Amino acid sequence: MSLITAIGAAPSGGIRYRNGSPLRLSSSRRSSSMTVRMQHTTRIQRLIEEEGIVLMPGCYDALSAAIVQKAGFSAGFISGYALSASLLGKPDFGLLTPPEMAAAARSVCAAAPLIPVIADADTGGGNALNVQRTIKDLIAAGAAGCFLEDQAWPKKCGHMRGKQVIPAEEHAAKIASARDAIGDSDFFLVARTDARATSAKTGLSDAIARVNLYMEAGADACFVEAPRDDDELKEIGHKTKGYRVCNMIEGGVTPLHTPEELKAMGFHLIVHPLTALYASARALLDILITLKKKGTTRDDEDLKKMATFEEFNQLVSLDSWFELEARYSNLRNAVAVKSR
Ligand SMILES: C[C@@](O)(CC(=O)O)C(=O)O
Ligand SMILES: [Mg+2]
Repeated sequence: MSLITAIGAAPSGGIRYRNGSPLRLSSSRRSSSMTVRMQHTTRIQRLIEEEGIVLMPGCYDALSAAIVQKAGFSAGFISGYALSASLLGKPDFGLLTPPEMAAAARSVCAAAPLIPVIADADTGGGNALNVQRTIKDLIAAGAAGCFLEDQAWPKKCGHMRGKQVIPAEEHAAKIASARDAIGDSDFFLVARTDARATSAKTGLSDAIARVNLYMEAGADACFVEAPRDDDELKEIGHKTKGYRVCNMIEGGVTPLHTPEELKAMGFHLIVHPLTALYASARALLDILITLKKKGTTRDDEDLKKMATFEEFNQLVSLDSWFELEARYSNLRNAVAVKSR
């Protein structure tokens, strides 16, 4: 199939071709006589090249993003599942909208400015045209990339039952449209398929064929959602093109693995989308049930379950705000003395 604007992505961030011909770049980015040049690598590509495999925990608001950065991770992911839970108190059932994700991306990226953050664009908010607005909003919010999946709307979490996918060609066109919207921006496009779940017999081979088509359409990485076992993980690692994403959901259908194990199977980016959400839900449940029962948290065993006043203030860099406050109040005093 010759896609309208098919761009073959090279795993090492190398040369891209459009319609099988060398990609022409705008004059400002083209060197003297060249019509082909190295594509500028994105922050995410550079991380993958440096680290071999990148582990990205999910976050869902500014605080959880700041904690991901503080914990030393080199990248983060804004999970649609987790944002739907934290913002709406609802399941990952197609209820979250792209503007809500873009708004979250803005505060998440501001709260974790030292690391690139990939956002979950779900199905992109509609057709190939809606995808362009969604992508541009995420770029404006500071996101370093997104996942774009081929589920039919309303979508569901990839590890839930009852999913449906749109025709592969339709999603390939959405990927090509996303690539056009990205233009020269530093933005990493992950094409996801949920086709594995559509048939026990042919689901995996269909999913592999789909992501390879999406790679031709211009994605930087592929993501076959919800493989069932290690044989399937290995098959994906062998048969798909480009960078590969693997999703580790506690309690999901895919066995959990370490980065080293997944790297050996051919993966480059691992997302742990729900670890922070599930851990905080558990912690909140435990301590609030205790508070309800006892009416107080003054016992040591309960205090140990919480961050201390000091620890929390450090987490939100309280000292730097005191410093700023002092600086401007000194300045105000100096101006007042001068103008007397
Ligand atoms: C990764 C995910 O899309 C969950 C999923 O569908 O597996 C998310 O929203 O975190
Ligand atoms: Mg999602």
